[in-house]
Amino acid sequence: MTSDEVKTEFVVSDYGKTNVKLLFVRKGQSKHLIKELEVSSALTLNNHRDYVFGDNSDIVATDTQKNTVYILAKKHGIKNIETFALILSNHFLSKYPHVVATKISVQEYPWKRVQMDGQPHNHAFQYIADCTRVCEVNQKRNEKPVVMSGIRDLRVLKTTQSAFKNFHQDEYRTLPDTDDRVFSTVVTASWWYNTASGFCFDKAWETVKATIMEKFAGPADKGVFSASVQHTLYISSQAALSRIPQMDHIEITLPNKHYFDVDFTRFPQVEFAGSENNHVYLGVDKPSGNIHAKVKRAASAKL
Ligand SMILES: O=c1[nH]c(=O)c2[nH]c(=O)[nH]c2[nH]1
Repeated sequence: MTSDEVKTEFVVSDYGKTNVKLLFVRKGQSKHLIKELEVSSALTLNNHRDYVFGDNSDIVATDTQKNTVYILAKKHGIKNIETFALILSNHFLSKYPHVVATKISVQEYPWKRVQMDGQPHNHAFQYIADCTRVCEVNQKRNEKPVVMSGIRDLRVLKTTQSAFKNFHQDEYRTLPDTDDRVFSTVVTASWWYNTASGFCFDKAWETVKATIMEKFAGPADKGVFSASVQHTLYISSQAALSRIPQMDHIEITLPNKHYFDVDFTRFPQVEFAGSENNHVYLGVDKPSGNIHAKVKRAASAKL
């Protein structure tokens, strides 16, 4: 043993292909269906001969993993990203006995069917990126798969019905109380299911998105009041848990994308009469606040 060959053990190891791009089109009926995905796979083997000794004999090559993504899409089609990730995970574990764990991550491109003269088009689509749908399936051999679904990059803003006041007062505080501010954020939400079957992943995803929008925006005419980003995050999480029994827990991150009032008192010689309803804000990219929580049902709620 040389001085470099200290005794080691692996904390984690996995390997795979990232961002395998694939466009799936289902024809056969006049209305074509499409899914464009980026799929990442990662496998953990039951030994480390590859890492330790340079023995490649157990490696299911990342190129093979990429081919598998295309082959299983062709064979099984893509109903939704979660179902496809489960198919991939199951395939790797059943085909390769020396694979002990899988991680499959999928991101879906936000293609929407074109509406032409109020009619849904048979085969034309538009990329409307209001947010991105993602999922991740983790599965250990002889265990049930753990499915996470998520929303990324859902950017929203409202011009009123947001306050932030009565927060901690001390000699470091300069921010005044406000009853009315711009509230803007970019939602990242991930939630984990307590089962992988017996319900519809699409419906659940749409429900979480609609819940987040509802708790942020409220009814079209009056909106809904936000006491803080924290409170809005919590009521969204709580409502999502109450609407989806298959949800085990949900993690939401809401950066507070600040829009500060421009201080026009600094322009005492400018005449602003008649412009009371014009509001000008300074958008500040960095730093932003960052509000984050992972919420689950209380143990007593499960009884
Ligand atoms: O909703 C908010 N939560 C905070 O914790 C915070 N901190 C801050 O400066 N502004 C805000 N707004």
